[in-house]
Amino acid sequence: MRGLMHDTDDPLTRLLLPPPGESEEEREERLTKEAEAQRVSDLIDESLRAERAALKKQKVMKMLLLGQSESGKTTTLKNMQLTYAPRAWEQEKASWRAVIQLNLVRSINVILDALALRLAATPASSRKSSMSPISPSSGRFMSPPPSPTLEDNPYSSMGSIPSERRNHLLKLRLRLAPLRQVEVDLKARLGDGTNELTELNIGSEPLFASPFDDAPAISSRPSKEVTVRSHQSFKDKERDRKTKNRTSLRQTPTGVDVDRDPVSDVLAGCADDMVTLWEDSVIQDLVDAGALESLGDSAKYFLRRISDIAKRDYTPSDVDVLRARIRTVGVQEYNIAFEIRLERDIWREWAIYDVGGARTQRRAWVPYFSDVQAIVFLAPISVFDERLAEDRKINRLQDSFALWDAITKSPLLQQCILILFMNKCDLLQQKLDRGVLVKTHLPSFADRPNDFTNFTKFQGRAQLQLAQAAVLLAHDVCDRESSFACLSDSQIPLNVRDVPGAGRRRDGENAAVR
Ligand SMILES: Nc1nc2c(ncn2[C@@H]2O[C@H](COP(=O)(O)OP(=O)(O)OP(=O)(O)O)[C@@H](O)[C@H]2O)c(=O)[nH]1
Ligand SMILES: [Mg+2]
Repeated sequence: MRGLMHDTDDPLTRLLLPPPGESEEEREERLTKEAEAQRVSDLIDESLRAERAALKKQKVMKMLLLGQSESGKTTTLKNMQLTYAPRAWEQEKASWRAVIQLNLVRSINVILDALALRLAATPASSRKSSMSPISPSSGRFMSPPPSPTLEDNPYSSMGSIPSERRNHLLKLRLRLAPLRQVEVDLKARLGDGTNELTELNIGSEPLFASPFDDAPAISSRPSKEVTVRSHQSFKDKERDRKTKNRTSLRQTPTGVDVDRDPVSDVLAGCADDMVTLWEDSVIQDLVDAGALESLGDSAKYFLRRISDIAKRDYTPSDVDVLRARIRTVGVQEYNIAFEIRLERDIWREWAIYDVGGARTQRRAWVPYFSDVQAIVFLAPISVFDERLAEDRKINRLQDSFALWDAITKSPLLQQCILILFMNKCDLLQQKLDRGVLVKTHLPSFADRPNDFTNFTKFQGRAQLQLAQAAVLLAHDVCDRESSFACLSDSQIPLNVRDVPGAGRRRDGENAAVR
């Protein structure tokens, strides 16, 4: 019977033993060969490691969000963060508080400016007041500016306001005067994006209809804005501010810790007056007459939430953050790591580039066009009767079409998956319900029925004539229910290749616009 195996009986050990009778020279040669084999093996390991890293890198989906200013790019990005990286979203939410406060304060100040005009439009006999007007920009008392002539004043046909009402409104205006300084402070805190571009404040910044345009001759100096890359977004600034203020945290009656913030104190002090102003029928008439038009699509939403936003311990809700508006300046990169389980382990990480969409910004997009796998182009469907804020001569739908055309024809972007995201359907529906006639602004719509389905098909088809792409419709990107359904139905963030018809289809129509 065999006893315990001797070491040298083991086939492996035997293999590794030097050959019997090996000379010193042979030993030397064998060791050199072994070292060489080890070197080659290490090289192979290294190249395998690099291959694995490259493979991992490929799993980062690079996506660009493109479209004109206020088309909803940042809102779409926020919606994706909320849906697919909820823990990161929760951590980031608080940094939107100041933006939401600014959105509200700015709306109130615009209303106060409109009110000043409305009061000036009232016949002189009822205009005896002991109060001096307040400068819109400084918030300090000043000598009365020249009243606009009746022809200049958009509210000149609105009739007079009884003197008791006038006095009440003037007192409200006076009590809300501190909000002028709050606006200035919040803007300074949050940076460039807080100033919406207008023809007046744009100065001689060059405007580019497409990122591939040559510099127009209107300005010889380089654009301030296109060279900006916003490394430190307002969110980083807010986080830094919070860290600095951590020592002065205090408890509110509801037990929530809030940092000592003079802005919140002023807002809490003005809350009741803001609600009274907003609910006044004179103000509602001004709003109906377009007083808030310059403020974009979320102003009314925040004015309806004054009581919550003006609380000292206000924490933004998901929808508040989705509705918050701050202009994107430059190009900002966001990395979203999926926190949800995916059916297939592909593209767990997304690098999403959110760009500033104004005509001053478009040249800054080009460096980001290389190496990108997908483009989501935001084409708001409600803008057929609107003009660009930065260039009032240009219709917004015309601008959006021209931009889409340039993007889809660019040789740089031929390999990208292209997704056309038609959003703001809620705003289109509201316009049609108000009786706005599409053909007045878009004669080519001709005598088609002036309804949602017909216009959506019309615009979708027109865009797809320029280039084929997957088309998605979003009722309202800010509405959690509808837009969530839209995004998850389409599965864009899960795997864009799964979207029926995604990519450059040149051979058929998409169901959404058939
Ligand atoms: N009602 C409605 N509002 C929307 C929708 N999508 C975006 N908005 C609002 O439109 C405004 C502009 O949206 P943003 O996402 O900031 O636009 P943007 O394309 O990032 O604009 P820039 O940063 O200037 O290029 C915000 O107030 C949004 O809340 C939508 O589908 N419906
Ligand atoms: Mg943006």
